[in-house]
Amino acid sequence: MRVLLAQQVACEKSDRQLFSDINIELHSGQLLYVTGENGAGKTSLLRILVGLSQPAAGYVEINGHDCQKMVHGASERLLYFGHKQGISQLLTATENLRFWCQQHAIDTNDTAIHATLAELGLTGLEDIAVKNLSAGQQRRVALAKLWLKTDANVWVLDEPFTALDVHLIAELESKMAVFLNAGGAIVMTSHQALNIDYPMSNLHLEYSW
Ligand SMILES: Nc1ncnc2c1ncn2[C@@H]1O[C@H](COP(=O)(O)OP(=O)(O)OP(=O)(O)O)[C@@H](O)[C@H]1O
Repeated sequence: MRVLLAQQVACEKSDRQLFSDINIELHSGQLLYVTGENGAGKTSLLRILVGLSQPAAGYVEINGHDCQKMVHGASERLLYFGHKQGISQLLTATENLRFWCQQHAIDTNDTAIHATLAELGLTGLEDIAVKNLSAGQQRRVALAKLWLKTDANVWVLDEPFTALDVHLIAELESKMAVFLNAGGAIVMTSHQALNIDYPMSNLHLEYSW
């Protein structure tokens, strides 16, 4: 099943063309790894793919929905994990995830949220304002979304390993492998090599000025 289609996508920022004629067709169980040096346009591309930015040209759909017409860039079965974590600094981990689950119509409760936070090594930190957690711990709170949204069929992950320790990187890699083997599709970018035993395709963006 095709989950993502991008046709002749172009992006411009401040009169600079970052990329053009990007074509992607991603099916269930496929992994696309987007690479490129700083400023090449990886985040810009991912934001276009999930409908958070408009392309200068081209067309994108996820699960058959035109991404430019999706409310707040969200398709029901899409999970976007961006650079900015979408986590309020003032709320606790539990409050953040409770609110996020409500927004995404995820049927859960604090017990399940606490269990997920425990899986992510955050036992005892559930009810502390996120601003008082370390950078890696804050990242873990945001990553809990991947654990909680079990009905997603496509993950778009922008540098998911940033600030994570080696233990959690390995855990996330194995979570990704399980997701792919179950038919999920992933588009991701990272500056570090991905250590999973799974076939992937690569889209390399060249930095151009
Ligand atoms: N809103 C914006 N207005 C103007 N320029 C922007 C905007 N967003 C991004 N850019 C520029 O677009 C270019 C690509 O940025 P982008 O964040 O997509 O790169 P990236 O490949 O993800 O980089 P990195 O590896 O550093 O995360 C950069 O030169 C950046 O300055």
